[in-house]
Amino acid sequence: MRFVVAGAVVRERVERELLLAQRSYPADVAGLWELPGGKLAPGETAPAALVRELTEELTVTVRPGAALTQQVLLQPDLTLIAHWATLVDGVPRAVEHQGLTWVDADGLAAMAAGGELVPADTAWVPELLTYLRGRDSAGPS
Ligand SMILES: Nc1nc2c([nH]c(=O)n2[C@H]2C[C@H](O)[C@@H](COP(=O)(O)OP(=O)(O)OP(=O)(O)O)O2)c(=O)[nH]1
Repeated sequence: MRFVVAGAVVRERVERELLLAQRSYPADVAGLWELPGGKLAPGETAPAALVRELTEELTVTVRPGAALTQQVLLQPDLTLIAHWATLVDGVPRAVEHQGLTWVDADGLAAMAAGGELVPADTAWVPELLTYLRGRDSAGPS
């Protein structure tokens, strides 16, 4: 089995917020929003791949945390997983994406309801909302 790791990058300002990235390819998902990340290289751990991918894609350094509970089978041999992450250095810039946005719980719920997320990522919405709404201490640590 091969893996794609995505980062649920969160910050806490006035509200808890999540970073979403807008895909620029392929055509069927271009314009939809995802958790940024990418495929694990051979022998690479998921946290290491997440740090590498987010450096490449966003020009930031993140500290990976625990894995989210849900995993999504994208193809028979390709599984999508996510880890919580926090920024430790840099300001996210969209190197490969069309855009970036920070959303709070209401913003994420609205985007999910409006079909603006990459389909596979809807699996994470309940977990993400629980964290963003602050009813749970689970998350980046
Ligand atoms: N990064 C990322 N990929 C996702 C998400 N949801 C989802 O279905 N995917 C799919 C899209 C792609 O088929 C695959 C990973 O694509 P990618 O383009 O981010 O990965 P990558 O940079 O390592 O791959 P590549 O473009 O070099 O082939 O996972 C998500 O939230 N984040």
